[in-house]
Amino acid sequence: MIANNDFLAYTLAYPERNDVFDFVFPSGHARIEGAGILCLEPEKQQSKVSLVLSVGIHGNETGPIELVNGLVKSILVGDLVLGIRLLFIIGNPRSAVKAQRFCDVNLNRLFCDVNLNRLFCGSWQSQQGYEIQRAQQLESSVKTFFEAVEGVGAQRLHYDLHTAIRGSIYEKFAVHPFVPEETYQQQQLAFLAACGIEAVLFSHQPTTTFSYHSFAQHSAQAFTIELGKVRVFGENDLSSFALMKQSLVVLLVTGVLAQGRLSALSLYEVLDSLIKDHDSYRLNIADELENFTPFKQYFCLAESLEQRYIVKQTGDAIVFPNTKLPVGQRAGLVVRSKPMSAFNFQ
Ligand SMILES: O=C(O)CCC(=O)N[C@@H](CCC(=O)O)C(=O)O
Ligand SMILES: [Zn+2]
Repeated sequence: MIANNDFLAYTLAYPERNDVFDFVFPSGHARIEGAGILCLEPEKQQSKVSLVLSVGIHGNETGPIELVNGLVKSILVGDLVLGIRLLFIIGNPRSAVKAQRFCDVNLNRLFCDVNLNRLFCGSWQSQQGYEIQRAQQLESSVKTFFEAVEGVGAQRLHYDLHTAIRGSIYEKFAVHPFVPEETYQQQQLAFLAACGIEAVLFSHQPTTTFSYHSFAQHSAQAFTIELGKVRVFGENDLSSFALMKQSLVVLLVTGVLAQGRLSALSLYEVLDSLIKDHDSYRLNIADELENFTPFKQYFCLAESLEQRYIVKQTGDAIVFPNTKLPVGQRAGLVVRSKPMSAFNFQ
């Protein structure tokens, strides 16, 4: 059993324990499938709704870990009656213990930073290290989970919860996976609005993130969701997640996606992915500049010995700026506001 029904405490105490074991809780049965991986099935009936809630893919993003762990604890003690299938994943237990974004942080340059959220869709294959094994293990658990229920009415959902390194003009925002046919699910966006999400970025290309993997490989409705700024365990203001919590409770208990007003969302298309192309690469912005800060046309946003990035249109903004990463990785996204009327919804 898990002491005090606290799966987070259990995972942090045994971050390497990959034993599988089953147990029951008041409204269903559970299986620990490996470190930080807990699958919960409701007792009453086979639910057609399969929800993956992943947190802590980056070990220092603790707010969402505390939020979802609290919900799972409520289910395990019997305060919430689970009505759907749930796979709860604490993504990177080893780095959560170290309070770090990744495990192998600049260990002499043999291993450079390995970002777990760039290793999905099979990208782990040509590399080595803890995060590589972890990406493989998480892909395998998600596959088993989603493939257990198929057929008419089956609904696959994956919300991968993060917090951002910087402050943001929109504190809570989501990244929508790249959809080639450019038709989007109104029900999902309305759910995001009900969760208190303020802005959505529509990706312009496939990626190797965890949420994109669930979307592309398992046809799940899947999003990366940013819930505020990175803080250490115990220092998160959980009240700022109230709407997210409320919408997740409804989903976990009834299988219904709460619906907020679409007009509450600001929508952005991703124009460009900034790639660090050289050790000399730099962004011409202040350290404290917030996500979604807009620039004027012709501003030289990024430069290196190899290239420059000039802002194409006044109002284009940056999200996730970060140059403390290896050459070849994403140093930010350039986004442009787009009216709701420019999108096709179904
Ligand atoms: O604040 C930052 O720079 C990073 C926060 C974070 O981890 N974001 C995710 C977004 C993933 C996506 O684009 O879907 C990431 O960078 O992995
Ligand atoms: Zn993250």
